[in-house]
Amino acid sequence: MPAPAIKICGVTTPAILDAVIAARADHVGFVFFAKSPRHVPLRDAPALAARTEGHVSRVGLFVDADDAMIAEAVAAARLDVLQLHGEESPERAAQLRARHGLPVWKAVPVASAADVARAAAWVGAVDLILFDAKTPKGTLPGGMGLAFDWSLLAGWKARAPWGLAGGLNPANVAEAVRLTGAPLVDTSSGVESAPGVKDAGLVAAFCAAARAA
Ligand SMILES: O=C(O)c1ccccc1NCC(=O)[C@H](O)[C@H](O)COP(=O)(O)O
Repeated sequence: MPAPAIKICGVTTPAILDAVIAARADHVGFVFFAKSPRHVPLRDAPALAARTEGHVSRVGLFVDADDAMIAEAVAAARLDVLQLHGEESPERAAQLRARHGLPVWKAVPVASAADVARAAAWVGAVDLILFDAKTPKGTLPGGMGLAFDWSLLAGWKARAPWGLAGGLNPANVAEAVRLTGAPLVDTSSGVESAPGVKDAGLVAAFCAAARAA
């Protein structure tokens, strides 16, 4: 089985971006959602984007954002991918893909087999389906360090490119890849010392563990 692609989400500082690049991650996630402790203000995005050139793809994460917000972030961060993490519909995803000419990824919250089955609605509308843990009502829709029961993915017939997120960290990512065969793994709080504070050592350990799976 080839090593999974790796996405480190919620990067906000040049120092951690450099650590992500040094660890040879494939994708870096910039969160454009003001309620997140990992929110990247638009004014910070150009400098972060400039550091990534030729090293790692830039994924912009949005939660039910409007057209203007997404367009500003695409320009400021020179995004390569749009990741939708809210209640967006397949039609909205397809519209954004056409408007920006960028791949669109959709996070699908999972707590049951029915949630995994619902991912079928996204096949064709998006370029990658990211299975993530369903979070409690009233909390952030992601980045909570919660894992779901990975055995639920046994029913997923991989009819579209997909990835695994939710509670992944250096200690469990290898097992997660072995059990699910995930072609992409995504982490945020699993490589942090506190909410929103990434740790370069944990980023390196996560990437090494994912590749060794
Ligand atoms: O990271 C956030 O703060 C965030 C806020 C709102 C929506 C999504 C968010 N993160 C999404 C991610 O891509 C995370 O990597 C994914 O949910 C996994 O998070 P974690 O369980 O903390 O590894």
